[in-house]
Amino acid sequence: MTRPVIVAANWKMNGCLSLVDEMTASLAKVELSENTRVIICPSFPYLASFASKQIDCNLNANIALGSQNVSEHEKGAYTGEVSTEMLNEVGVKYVIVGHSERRSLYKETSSLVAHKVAKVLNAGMTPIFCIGESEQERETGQTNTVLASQIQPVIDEIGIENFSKIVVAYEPVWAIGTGKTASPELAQETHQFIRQFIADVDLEVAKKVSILYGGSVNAANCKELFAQQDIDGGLIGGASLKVDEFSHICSAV
Ligand SMILES: O=C(CO)COP(=O)(O)O
Repeated sequence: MTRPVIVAANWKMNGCLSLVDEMTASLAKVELSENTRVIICPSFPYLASFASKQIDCNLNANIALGSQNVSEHEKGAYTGEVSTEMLNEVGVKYVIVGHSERRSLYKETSSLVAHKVAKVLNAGMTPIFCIGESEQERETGQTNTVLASQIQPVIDEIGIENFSKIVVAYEPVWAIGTGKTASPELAQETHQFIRQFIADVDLEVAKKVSILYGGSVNAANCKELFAQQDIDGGLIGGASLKVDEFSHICSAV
């Protein structure tokens, strides 16, 4: 089973209009291999600009727009929130759901995250569903239990038959923004656990689902990480804000 290589950029609360211009201009020149998919997730105010630049720069159809979050509600009196319908309208195809920063800083629970995953799927977009353990959880041997407790509510909410329609992003919290990347061997071992956990429910779904690694991915380490059997690309923070480095990652994998 050949799964695509997905390179997703999570700009977090960084970037500006000129970064949208520079990134789209640079991506327009990048030679992507046929099997590569690129997803750029800027902050809400830049989504529409990115979408119009996609057209102006005639970007490769394998470069898509993503959002970093979405409301679990349909519409109405939810000041400051953004709905799936609004994201759809501006051309968003992917939505990051349950990033560890949303879970820890904004107290998003695994059940809320599962609800959002379903909402995104029902709206015809692809959730990038994030999971990961803290440093303390890894050190005390709880990694697999934590990951299972994050994945199971999503299986329960959407049904295993829909699980291959989502993208999973494994991001160990201790590797995010710290420069402490998981070694390729450790990342592979954890990805293998995630795929096996899904395979125990449905082998075919497990073979199809894309599982990305995130946490201090950069131009120097991406190739070795993405070459691992169960690693299907990356969710990239800091390095995705550097136009040359990010473009290099997209063309190198
Ligand atoms: O959180 C991340 C992507 O969602 C990873 O961030 P860094 O690549 O900056 O470690």
